Amino acid sequence: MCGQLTSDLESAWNKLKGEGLTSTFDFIVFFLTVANDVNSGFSPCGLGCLRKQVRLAMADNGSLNDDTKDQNTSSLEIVNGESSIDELSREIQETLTLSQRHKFWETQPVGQFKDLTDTSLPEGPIEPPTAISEVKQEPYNLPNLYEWVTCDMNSEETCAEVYNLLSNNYVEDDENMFRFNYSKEFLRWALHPPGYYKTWHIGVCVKSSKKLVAFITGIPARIRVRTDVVSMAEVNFLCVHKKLRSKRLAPVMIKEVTRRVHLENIWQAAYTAGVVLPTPITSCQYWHRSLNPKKLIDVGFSRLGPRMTMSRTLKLFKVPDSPATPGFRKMELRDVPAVTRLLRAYLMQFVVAPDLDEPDVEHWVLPKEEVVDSYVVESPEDHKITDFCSFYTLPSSILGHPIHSILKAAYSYYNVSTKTPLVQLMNDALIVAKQKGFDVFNALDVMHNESFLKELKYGPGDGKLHYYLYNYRIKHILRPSELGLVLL
Ligand SMILES: CCCCCCCCCCCCCC(=O)SCCNC(=O)CCNC(=O)[C@H](O)C(C)(C)COP(=O)(O)OP(=O)(O)OC[C@H]1O[C@@H](n2cnc3c(N)ncnc32)[C@H](O)[C@@H]1OP(=O)(O)O
Repeated sequence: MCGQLTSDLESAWNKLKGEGLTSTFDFIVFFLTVANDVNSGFSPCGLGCLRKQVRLAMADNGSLNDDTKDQNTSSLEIVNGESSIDELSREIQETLTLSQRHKFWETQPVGQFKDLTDTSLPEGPIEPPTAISEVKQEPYNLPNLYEWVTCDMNSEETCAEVYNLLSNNYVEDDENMFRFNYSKEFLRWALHPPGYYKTWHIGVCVKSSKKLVAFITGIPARIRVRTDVVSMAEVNFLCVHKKLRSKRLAPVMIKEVTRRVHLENIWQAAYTAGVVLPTPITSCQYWHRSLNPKKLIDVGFSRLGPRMTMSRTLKLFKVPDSPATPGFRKMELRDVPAVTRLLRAYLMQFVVAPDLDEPDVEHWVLPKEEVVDSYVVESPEDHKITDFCSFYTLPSSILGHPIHSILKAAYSYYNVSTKTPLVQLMNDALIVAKQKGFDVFNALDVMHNESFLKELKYGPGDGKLHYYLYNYRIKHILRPSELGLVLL
């Protein structure tokens, strides 16, 4: 029966399996990709086979719990070939709804799993804005021992408290070996773009001791979705102290940041998370390029490949001493107009991307020591800026290692090539990152990144990053390459 699957379907399925199905969301993406791509002539036997495969994979992946397994044995079993993509879609969604409840997120204006294939729902805002006077004027209630604080990140003391909270409690990998260690300078940069609101840098502290125990932030941004440029908040740095987890504090914090964003007459937001929530607009994968393979192996970030020795590994990942592209140099203030033009033109091709003007570019990409690095290619002939690449610095703490405590990681940011091939530009980025002492260069498979990842010896990581919009519906799940947005 599988022989009747279209070759597209089979290869999509095999690719997904080869890459390791990691979440329920993978099934949805797989299914919807297939549903979008396969035309109405899709064979019913193929559908039966797809149905079986999806069911088996969901069971393997633990996406069906004991209650839902029984109910779905009957509805997802292979039937006589009368089913349609729509029926199958409904069945998968029912399964997902039964197995994954989101008490908080189900109450929010975000795309819900059950709406995923309802193409009658329009793209755009889910709820209309209300009058500012109707926005709740007082903060949400917190449990009695705690109070809200607004964090002034210009204050050295406050910035240090936020840094300490995050460096001890923020995002870790699945095995709890590494934890993001955003520097104070980075946090100030990330939270102070043009037009930022201090009131969107929100802390929760213990009333009696004033100890900071939770944090969430928003910053303003213009994000274009297709042709619609929307004022949004980018929400980030949601963190609850480890000792206060699972007490439903996060939903209160999200509601409070939402309220404060509404007070500025902004009704949409963009955010990313490592967890699957209703409902990603796309799901991206991290790729890692070793620059200091010995250290990466010593600390357990990577493993020696099969049939590889350390000396062969060192040779494999060695990069030249200096960039190859004539005219490749650090970006300067005078480059802001040219880089803005390059970036604006480049980002137009993606479905979702920031709408950046010169002040934004000056803030976000002008080099800042130990925070963001940007390079341009200036044509030696006519001195025009033809290409641009950038990365930001985000170290991770290495947890419980006797020798190493910090992993120095560069993250690919925005890159534009009009003359230098992208792969050459990104090789030069690796070279300067190596010169600066980075251990690893990370990149998501967004924008055109897929075109250089394999060639430049990046390997796929196991982390996924899901992108979300709040109060804005997108009809189809995007491919990562349709996304032109990097959130910090
Ligand atoms: C218009 C303006 C709108 C502005 C707002 C736009 C939305 C912004 C949204 C925020 C964007 C943040 C972007 C980033 O910063 S992503 C980085 C998130 N931070 C970390 O991963 C750091 C380590 N973890 C923690 O500090 C805690 O585990 C957090 C704080 C994450 C949850 O705390 P805790 O573990 O103690 O849980 P709870 O009992 O309080 O609450 C449980 C509820 O919270 C939902 N949950 C869990 N993790 C996330 C998550 N990463 N995004 C959104 N929701 C999340 C969860 O599904 C459940 O809801 P539901 O499943 O029952 O429904």
